[in-house]
Amino acid sequence: MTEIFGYTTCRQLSQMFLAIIFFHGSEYILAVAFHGKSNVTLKSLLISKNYLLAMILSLLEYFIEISLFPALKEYWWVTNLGLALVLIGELIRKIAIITAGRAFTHVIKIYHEEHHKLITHGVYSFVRHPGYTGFFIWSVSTQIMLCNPISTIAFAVVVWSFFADRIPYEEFFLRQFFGSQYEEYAQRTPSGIPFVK
Ligand SMILES: C[S@@+](CC[C@H](N)C(=O)[O-])C[C@H]1O[C@@H](n2cnc3c(N)ncnc32)[C@H](O)[C@@H]1O
Repeated sequence: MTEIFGYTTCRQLSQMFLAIIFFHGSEYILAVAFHGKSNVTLKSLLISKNYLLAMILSLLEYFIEISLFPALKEYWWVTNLGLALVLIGELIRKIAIITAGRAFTHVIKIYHEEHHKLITHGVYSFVRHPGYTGFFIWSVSTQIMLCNPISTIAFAVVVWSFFADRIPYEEFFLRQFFGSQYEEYAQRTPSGIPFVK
């Protein structure tokens, strides 16, 4: 019981909550900055029911493990590695949002708008979906930071399959909007999600 209220829990959980608050708060602020407050809904906080459920289950895993196997949470190099990756994932995602500007919408566009230009510079010249790369790294790393082995694997599988479905759907419309320009871009640039073409 003492472990639950000890230094390890305080540090790991406060890092986790700060990471979550910063991630969602900055998503919302950037959406307002690029699209204007009247065009942004609370959806831009990116908090879905499934996401909440995943986070609650990961906390459940954390509390069960710290009660039954407290030594599992004492691998500080794992926590520190997770924290470093959380910061890297956050940075990649935010650089992507700032680079794409108005082209970066939380809801996938299915109609072409005049102002929507294809972005291929900056971080988009390295991977086609840097925003998703950043989120993938960020979300899995929150679980590495908590030394949660089950949720680390579960988050990797669930987030990977979410993007493996979403990327072809998003690119179907990008190909319609930008035709051969997108085709050439896709030929020379990897998706940014492992094993997704
Ligand atoms: C949530 S954003 C994600 C953007 C991108 N998939 C990423 O991970 O950085 C989705 C919107 O970005 C737009 N989009 C994606 N790639 C783009 C690109 N290279 N240039 C312009 N718009 C893009 C899509 O049309 C979609 O409406």
